[in-house]
Amino acid sequence: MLRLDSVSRHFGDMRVLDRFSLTVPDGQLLSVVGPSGCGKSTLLRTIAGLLPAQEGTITIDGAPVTGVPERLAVVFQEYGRSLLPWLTVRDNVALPLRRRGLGRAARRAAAETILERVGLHGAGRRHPRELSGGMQQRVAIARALVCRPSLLLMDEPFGSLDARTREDLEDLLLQVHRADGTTIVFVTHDIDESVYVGDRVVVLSPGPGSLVVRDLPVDLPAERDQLTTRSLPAFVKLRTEVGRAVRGEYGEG
Ligand SMILES: Nc1ncnc2c1ncn2[C@@H]1O[C@H](COP(=O)(O)OP(=O)(O)OP(=O)(O)O)[C@@H](O)[C@H]1O
Repeated sequence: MLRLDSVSRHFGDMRVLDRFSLTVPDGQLLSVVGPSGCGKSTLLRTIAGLLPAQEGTITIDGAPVTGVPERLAVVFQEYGRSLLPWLTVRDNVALPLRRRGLGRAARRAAAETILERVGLHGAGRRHPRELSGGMQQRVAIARALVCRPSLLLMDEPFGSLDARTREDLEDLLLQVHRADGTTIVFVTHDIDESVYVGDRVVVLSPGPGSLVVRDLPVDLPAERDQLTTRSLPAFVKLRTEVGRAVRGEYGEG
């Protein structure tokens, strides 16, 4: 379980997170939405141990986060900048395994297995620049998964992809989540996407010092489909509720 207790993070005089609390049970895919600048990226970077919390505590399975946790992976929006251009796709994916002391052959075999899983069979010897944006983001997802993280943080991961590629990657994410049961915190600007991939959606208020203003369980069938799920009345109701909350209308319904 991921737990944030009264976490504060400020930059100079601006308190971006101000006694912020949140609990994410194991295996949940939590979508986080909120107005631009409310502190979503700061929240993720603080959970990831990249920005230390100045007050409060963050624990993963009861253990306080003091640096970058061992079984945590992060996927950012800017796949182009997160992959190393001089390494092959396979070596990019295998990179996190170096720290685990695995031999080269074992690292490459693990990378090939995970590449196949994300639909990139045969792309291992290519370089990132030879791939489309969607394929590069698949590489970044493969690299995040290669260490079998128990917690995956995703910051607008599909924000710069075209609509069709985005849908494919949303479905890939759902598939991985169903198969591995990884706990995922998924930040997005896209209200429909937050509902489509989420088990739960939290909406943050405008910053600084943003709070959770809505916390909505996503009561949709686990098996999701881009066309069917998005046309369900329950989906339409939820996206309306989330949309209202993002606009500052916090009342019920
Ligand atoms: N390293 C930093 N130094 C100073 N201010 C920062 C830093 N990182 C973020 N901020 C400020 O903190 C506030 C929240 O930024 P953050 O990127 O967390 O918001 P966000 O909700 O992710 O925004 P967006 O939706 O536009 O990506 C912003 O006002 C931003 O300018």
